[in-house]
Amino acid sequence: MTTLQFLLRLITFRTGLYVTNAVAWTIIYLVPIAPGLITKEFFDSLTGDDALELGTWGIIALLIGAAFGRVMLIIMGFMTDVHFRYRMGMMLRRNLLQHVLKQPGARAIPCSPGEAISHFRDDVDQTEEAASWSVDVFGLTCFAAVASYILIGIDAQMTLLVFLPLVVVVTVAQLATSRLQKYRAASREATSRVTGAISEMFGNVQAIQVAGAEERVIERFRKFNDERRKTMLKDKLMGEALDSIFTNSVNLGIGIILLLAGQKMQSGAFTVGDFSLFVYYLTFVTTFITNVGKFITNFKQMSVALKRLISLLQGAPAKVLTMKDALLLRKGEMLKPADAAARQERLDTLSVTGLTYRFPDTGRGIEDVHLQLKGGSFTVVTGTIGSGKTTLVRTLLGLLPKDEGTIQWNGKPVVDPSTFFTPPNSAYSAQIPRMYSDTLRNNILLGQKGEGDSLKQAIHDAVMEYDIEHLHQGLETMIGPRGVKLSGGQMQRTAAARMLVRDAQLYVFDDLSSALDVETEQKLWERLFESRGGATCLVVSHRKAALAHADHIIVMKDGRIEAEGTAEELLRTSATFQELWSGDERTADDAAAVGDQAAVLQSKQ
Ligand SMILES: Nc1ncnc2c1ncn2[C@@H]1O[C@H](COP(=O)(O)OP(=O)(O)OP(=O)(O)O)[C@@H](O)[C@H]1O
Repeated sequence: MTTLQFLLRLITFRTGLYVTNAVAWTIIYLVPIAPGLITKEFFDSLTGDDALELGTWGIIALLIGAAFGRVMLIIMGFMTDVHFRYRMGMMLRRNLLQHVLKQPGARAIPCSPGEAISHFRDDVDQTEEAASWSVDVFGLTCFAAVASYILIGIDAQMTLLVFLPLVVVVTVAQLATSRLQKYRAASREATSRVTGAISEMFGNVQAIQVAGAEERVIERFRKFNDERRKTMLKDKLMGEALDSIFTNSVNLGIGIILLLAGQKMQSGAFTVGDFSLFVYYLTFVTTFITNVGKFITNFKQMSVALKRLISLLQGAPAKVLTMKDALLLRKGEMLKPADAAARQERLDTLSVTGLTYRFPDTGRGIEDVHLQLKGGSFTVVTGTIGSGKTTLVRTLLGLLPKDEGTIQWNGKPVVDPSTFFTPPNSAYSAQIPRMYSDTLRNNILLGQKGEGDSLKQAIHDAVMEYDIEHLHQGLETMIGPRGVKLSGGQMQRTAAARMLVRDAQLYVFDDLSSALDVETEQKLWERLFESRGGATCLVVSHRKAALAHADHIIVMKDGRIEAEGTAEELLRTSATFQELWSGDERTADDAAAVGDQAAVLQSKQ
């Protein structure tokens, strides 16, 4: 999409509003035509050349009336401009946000959150700016057309000199285009890097302190700031230099007119009123010329903003930015029609065939995974570090976009896993839980209504009751970035409670228990087994407490399923499983649990 096409699509987003805004500002810019003529009349009346004979007070009253009318129109003009500008900005931000939310979780944005904020803020602002200036240029062009018609009627040669600077401005702006774009792109990029570095530093305070990396981090931040200073200076200097060329070329024109007018007035070909009219219109012609220059500058800068906004789309067509759709955030609204039908069905079998996902940068991931989960079963995915366990569950749930493979819910293909695998179909707790700056209650509920007994039950199942008793404000304790920091285990159990408070047919746990002690983990699985009813569980874990409960175990190696079966079968047949099992056995903490797990295993036989 070219910048001009982008601008036209923005204008037609609310054509009515744009036209209203353009009409309002065109009238505002045309109004000064009247006081110019009135002023000419006033001066001509002093020399006896006036045509209308309104008298001094009549002329003053007309001037005041015209000024008052213009003030009222400007107030209205600002109202239409604000409406147009902010609606357009809102549409762009909404479409970007919608696109980001539709992307699979792990692919949401291609840059750091700080850089994304800079795209959402600065690039959208820049776009608003250019579209808004187009209205001014249209209004001022109308003024220039009417004014030049009147002025040519008085003196064609002088009129030419008034408009000559316009040619200079347009030529200079065109010549400076590529340089201006280059400087603007560099300054925006540098600003993004600074914003990104700030968000990284705030997000990793502890890691920086622990690694004693304060000085290096500050040095890196200083380097980014230095680069930003240099690029911003170039960008600003270029902008200001162009502005000064625009303004001074106009001043030059004024000087020439003054010299010429003096001679013509002496010869009597030019009245004092004509002179006042030229001088009066010159102020507005100056504004016209400067604003045409500003619009050209803004338009060029908008093309940089457009490129950066498109980068957030990660390959999606640019027209996504200017779509007129409503923002569909509720899960029901986002579901594909085919998925909506399957969503009502109780889970009998979940089949995965040939599921493949390779990370574009490393080529690693999962390859040709086949698996089947029976409704009500408890399946554990295990394997060595980096074998693809997390990638498998994330691809299954649509958090990563599968390269190949099909997923079937009761034999029906799931069209869009990312919207399908949400409550009430499925609930998921990630390996690294995210906490928000809010109360513990709100972190668990995340907006879920009608908490009632389900919250109590979820807290109990997640073995959280003891922790809540010891938090000074219980469930109302503020946690997350601005509240009490929870331990790794508490965070994992909060994430488990968040998942369990949602009614779902399939619960997916990604390494939920890695930060739990054996006793707590044991309790968690036992409670889950007591209360989960017919729910199906898919659990990533290498801990015996989970493996011992499993109906079915999948052993991953190098992105593929290496073996599967029950713990007992795998202990006999899979060397990888034996290693994982004995590796867990070797940990001192687990020593006590081994007996329990063996007992569980025996009781299952
Ligand atoms: N964001 C990523 N970009 C590129 N490669 C990745 C990314 N995440 C994981 N990988 C690679 O994909 C492979 C599978 O990783 P994955 O996280 O699924 O393994 P895992 O079995 O869950 O590991 P762990 O037990 O450490 O959680 C690994 O080789 C890893 O290096």
